[in-house]
Amino acid sequence: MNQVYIALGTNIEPREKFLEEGLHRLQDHEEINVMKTSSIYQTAPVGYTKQADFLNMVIEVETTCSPLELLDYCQQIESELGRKRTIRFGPRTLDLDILLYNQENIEMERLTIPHPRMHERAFVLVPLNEIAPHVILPLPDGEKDVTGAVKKLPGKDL
Ligand SMILES: Nc1nc2nc(S)n(CCO)c2c(=O)[nH]1
Repeated sequence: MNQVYIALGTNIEPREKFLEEGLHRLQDHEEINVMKTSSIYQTAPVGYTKQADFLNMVIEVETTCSPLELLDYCQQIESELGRKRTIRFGPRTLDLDILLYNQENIEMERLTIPHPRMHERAFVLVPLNEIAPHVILPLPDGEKDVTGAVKKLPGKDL
């Protein structure tokens, strides 16, 4: 069994519905069990800033999927929920980013784990720390600290 952390992000309405649907589709996979879910955070866009605020969260799953099988399924969910890759870093219905896969370092053409930008993204680190404060990230050499305003979205968790 593999322990995997996945970041979810959306900034196209209905944002909470896209998060919920992405979670449900992951849980519906017979080889994926959603074990923990963070709170939902409203976050200012980082990188391409001329777009709506995001809702972000991080989940822990247990899975027998390989990294690439999991990536394929995440991309299938993104596509089914209408992900259009028009503007790179632009608005999206739902992003599913694999952050960590056990404690493995994975370097493939389609997949790098730990996620190469996670250490500079407060919208990832804050929800990840909420559900997995024990996780230690290998910082790339010479990297600086995190960026981005993050505030917890009040109300129900998913
Ligand atoms: N706050 C915030 N900014 C972002 N910029 C990009 S690109 N993304 C998409 C990351 O996969 C986000 C995001 O999810 N949240």
